Amino acid sequence: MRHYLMVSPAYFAVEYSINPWMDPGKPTDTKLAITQWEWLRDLYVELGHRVDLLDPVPGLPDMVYAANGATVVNGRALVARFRHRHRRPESAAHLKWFTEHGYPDVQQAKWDNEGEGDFLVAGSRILAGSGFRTDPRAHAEAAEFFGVPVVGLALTDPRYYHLDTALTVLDDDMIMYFPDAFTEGSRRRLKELYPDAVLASATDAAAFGLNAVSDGRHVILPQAATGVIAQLRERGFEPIGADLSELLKGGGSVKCCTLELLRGKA
Ligand SMILES: NC(=[NH2+])NCCC[C@H](N)C(=O)O
Repeated sequence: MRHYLMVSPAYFAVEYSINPWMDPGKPTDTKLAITQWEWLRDLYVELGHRVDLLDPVPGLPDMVYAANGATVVNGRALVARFRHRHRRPESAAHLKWFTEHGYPDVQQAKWDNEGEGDFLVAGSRILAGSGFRTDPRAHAEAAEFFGVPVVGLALTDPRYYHLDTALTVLDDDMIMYFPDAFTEGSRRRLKELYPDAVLASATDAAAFGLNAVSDGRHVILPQAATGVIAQLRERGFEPIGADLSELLKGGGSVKCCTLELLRGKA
């Protein structure tokens, strides 16, 4: 069973632009966003996982991307510090939630880090992105707070501004990623650590195919990412296609909406 935290898109809209996918001139449909998000929430429950909810806050339209609010490893919660002022107030809501829900070790981060947007737990290590949102100094802060080795990975393409838009952890030892989103040094590192990784095409990456959630068996990802869906099936995973078209307008999909609190055997 996995344990996730989600935030309803009740106040979702694209009111500013802090990534290349966001166009405030394009209309959004909050009702449809809610329907699509409820489908994802219900799917997790059907798969046997637990979903907790954090109340959305009016005036914080990006709060639906719950993954960015914190990173949780072994019950310790490091609350994000957002790069852009528009999202900074989300931290207070996460800090309050973790404190009220009995997490004994909750810390507000000192350096900019956007939670599980850039910190992805992979077995006994954390893969950590930088380049657009998370300050590389936050990597050392996380290593110290969690007592877990952190592997820094540098992102280069503004469309893939968070690690979770370019890389998915499939299980403790397996990942999938889009190599072109990384610097050459980081690509080399990934190849060394994961020689058998699933590699995504530019088309799948642009469909947000790497913004996926895996419970070790099922992989929930945008249905348009047909290339990786086929590869995952060949590897014995069970891909489940999602339609979160409204949330794509804010530059996020499945993983962005899902903050993982506890990893257990699926
Ligand atoms: N985990 C993610 N990649 N979340 C997506 C965040 C989207 C949000 N509009 C932002 O730019 O911050």
